[in-house]
Amino acid sequence: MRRLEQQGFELVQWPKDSSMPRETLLKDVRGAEGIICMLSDKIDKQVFDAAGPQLKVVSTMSVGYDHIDLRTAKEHGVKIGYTPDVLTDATADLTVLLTLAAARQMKSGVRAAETGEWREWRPDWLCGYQFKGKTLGVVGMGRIGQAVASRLKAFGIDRVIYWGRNEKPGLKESLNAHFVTFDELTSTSDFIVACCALTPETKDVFNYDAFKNMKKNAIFVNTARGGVVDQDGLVKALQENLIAGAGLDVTNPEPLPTDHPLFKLDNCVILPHIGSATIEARETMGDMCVDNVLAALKNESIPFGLKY
Ligand SMILES: O=CC(=O)O
Repeated sequence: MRRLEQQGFELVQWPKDSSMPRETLLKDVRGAEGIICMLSDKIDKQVFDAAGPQLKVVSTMSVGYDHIDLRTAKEHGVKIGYTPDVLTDATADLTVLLTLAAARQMKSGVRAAETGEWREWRPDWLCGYQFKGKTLGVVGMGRIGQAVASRLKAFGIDRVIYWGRNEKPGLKESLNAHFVTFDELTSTSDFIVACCALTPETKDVFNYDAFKNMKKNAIFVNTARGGVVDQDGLVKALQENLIAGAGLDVTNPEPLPTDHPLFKLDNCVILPHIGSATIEARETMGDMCVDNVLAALKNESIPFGLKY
């Protein structure tokens, strides 16, 4: 706010600690030259039309941009700014946290400690899985997927495989990571992490059949987008113990209603979409958003822009 105000811009803001209601967004966006938005704001044709032809830039405080209608942005000649790289470490750390939490039954353990279910030490109580000698499957081997793989290798992961749009050059050398089919990834991995963008190819890719194809000891972790999982399929797979557990930082919808069946499952740990929530990442993301807006309003090319 300070940086934009110092430049003399008129700021129209939603003052509350919540998303701007849709009607307010459609009203307040009128005449704007730049929009700073969050991943929870749907920036679709209606918003572009409501804003008007002077709109130069939409700057999202996120690395994901599935909430923005890129085709309409292109038609309107609007630049799109986002915040890649700076949240890679934070999100990879949280992915590891969820993988460990799901693999080591953390939800049941915390509850037991807090509620008196914790009795004496028992040799077979709350046993989970360790990483040594295991296979990690990454769906979406971009910046975050690679950072997760290198972290989990330090925990003893032996084989890294990945699936995505294409094989990535250099990953065999840097991470000894191998490009495989989705079917091979789901059927042979012990830990499966989703770090991909939500696209038509990845929507609902983790459905009941995919979970059924996984090993019984598989741990599934999603820090990408809720939309890559068919959630009913995941509930069924966890209820039927087709896989050992899941860790989710993203769901569909968000927030997930507190009476959702996923919350009732001991083998599912859920966090409220906090992958990039470190002070360091969020401060830098905020600055990048402003850098993008300032450049666009000066008709310069934006420093963190999407090429689309
Ligand atoms: O999900 C978080 C982001 O896209 O930045």
